[in-house]
Amino acid sequence: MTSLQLSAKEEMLEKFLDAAARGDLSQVSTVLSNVPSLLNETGHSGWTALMLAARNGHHHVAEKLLLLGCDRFSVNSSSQTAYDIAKFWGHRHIAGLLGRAGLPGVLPGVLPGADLHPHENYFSRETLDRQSGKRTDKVWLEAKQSDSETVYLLFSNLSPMVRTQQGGGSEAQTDMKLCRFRYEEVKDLLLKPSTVTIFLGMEKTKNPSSSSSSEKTESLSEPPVWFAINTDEDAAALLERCREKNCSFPRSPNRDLLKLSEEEAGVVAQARSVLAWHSRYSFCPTCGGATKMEEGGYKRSCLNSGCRSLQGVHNTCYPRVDPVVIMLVIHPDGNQCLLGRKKVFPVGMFSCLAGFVEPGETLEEAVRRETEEESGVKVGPVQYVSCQPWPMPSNLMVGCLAAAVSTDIKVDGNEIEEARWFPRQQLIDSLFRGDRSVFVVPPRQTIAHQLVRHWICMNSNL
Ligand SMILES: NC(=O)c1ccc[n+]([C@@H]2O[C@H](COP(=O)([O-])OP(=O)(O)OC[C@H]3O[C@@H](n4cnc5c(N)ncnc54)[C@H](O)[C@@H]3O)[C@@H](O)[C@H]2O)c1
Ligand SMILES: [Mg+2]
Ligand SMILES: [Mg+2]
Ligand SMILES: [Mg+2]
Ligand SMILES: [Zn+2]
Repeated sequence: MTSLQLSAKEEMLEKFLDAAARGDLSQVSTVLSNVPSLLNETGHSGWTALMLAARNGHHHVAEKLLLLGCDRFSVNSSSQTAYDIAKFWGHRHIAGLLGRAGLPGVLPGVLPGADLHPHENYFSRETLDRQSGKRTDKVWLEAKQSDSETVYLLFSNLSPMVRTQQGGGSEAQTDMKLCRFRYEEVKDLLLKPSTVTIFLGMEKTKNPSSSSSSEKTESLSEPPVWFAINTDEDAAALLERCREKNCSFPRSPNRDLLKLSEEEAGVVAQARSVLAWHSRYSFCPTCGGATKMEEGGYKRSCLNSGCRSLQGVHNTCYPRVDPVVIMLVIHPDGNQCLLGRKKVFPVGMFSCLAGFVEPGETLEEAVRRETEEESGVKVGPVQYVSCQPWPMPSNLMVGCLAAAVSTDIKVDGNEIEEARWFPRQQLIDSLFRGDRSVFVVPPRQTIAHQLVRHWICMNSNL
């Protein structure tokens, strides 16, 4: 290319970028139809046309550029995407456009997992109204157990019965749904002493009942309630009870339960944790005596009348939850974060560091202690982001951002085999461009993934 041709192209590029910055859609379209290669080019400023349209709030130009397949993930010299820029300048309609889960024919959105609400994590959706006040109402609970509208979920070895379906789309995308049973189909199981039955709650009403209905019809039309039962019956025989095909009890909850919808995952988080508690606390932790289940499955009381656990309130009588801090540690330069690898992780996977909160410790202290134990990095300020129930068996993952005050890495070599600082751009490539060449982060259903995504989408450089 001669210098004359080069400068002609450069001139064309500046004209094109100027049109995008001014919101001149017709000029943008004309230039691109003549020289399509300009679509993702950057000018003197290091900004693409999409970034300039995002900066100046030109929605129609941004939309056109996206439809033509421009790269929405490229970054300027401050590592800002067009999405960051639109968000910073308050052009929410453009940020929404750039964050959307995909326009026809273009790349997936900058925010994968857009089916989750902001700050909501997988396993955290409250699909049912827990109706905890009803747990002590034995008469009501018994009546609901035999109600023909009641929904039962069946668990074997703490795994729910599910139906798997091959998704309609490309590749083997599986769609997993909980198998739902009626009273008549499980009433024999309910009578067995080894069966554990938990009251999960009542379906939430979509439309609050209309004022015209009388009190009587309102109580008759109460939404269905749900129970979960765990049984030690033979799993193959249990599967035969189901009217549907392709049913199973998934063997690997850590992996398989992530295929449920957000709604069903929320119910499973509740059911599995409570059932797991019963399976581990069959005897009284205070005296070792036999216990009985009460309050719809939310309490176990010792049958030994002399037991100390019957005097006052004892946490051993109620389902346990173990808090775990999980943190994305940010480098003092603000542009890198610390991820580590456990030996058991699949090849190439790196994730946030995490650890159990110890007795007498604040969340902030747990973040500092676990980070230093596992990576040698010292942490200063800690900020809470969001949390996630993790029913394997009953953790509450408390997600935080943590600011590092030192940078040297020295892994413990026991729990964590490798830890590294990853530049923001590498995370963008891995998460949003599907580049698996350097490393992969855990799937979107994990809070580790959501913390990384949260940090990427923050205007960390503005
Ligand atoms: N959802 C996610 O994104 C995500 C990510 C990472 C970890 N997790 C979960 O968090 C849990 C804790 O993380 P970690 O393994 O890094 O913790 P960790 O760093 O504290 O180390 C785990 C070890 O701590 C000990 N320990 C202390 N208290 C414990 C308790 N209450 N229960 C069990 N073990 C206890 C055990 O020896 C265990 O092997 C994991 O088991 C995992 O299930 C979830
Ligand atoms: Mg850990
Ligand atoms: Mg640890
Ligand atoms: Mg620990
Ligand atoms: Zn006891």
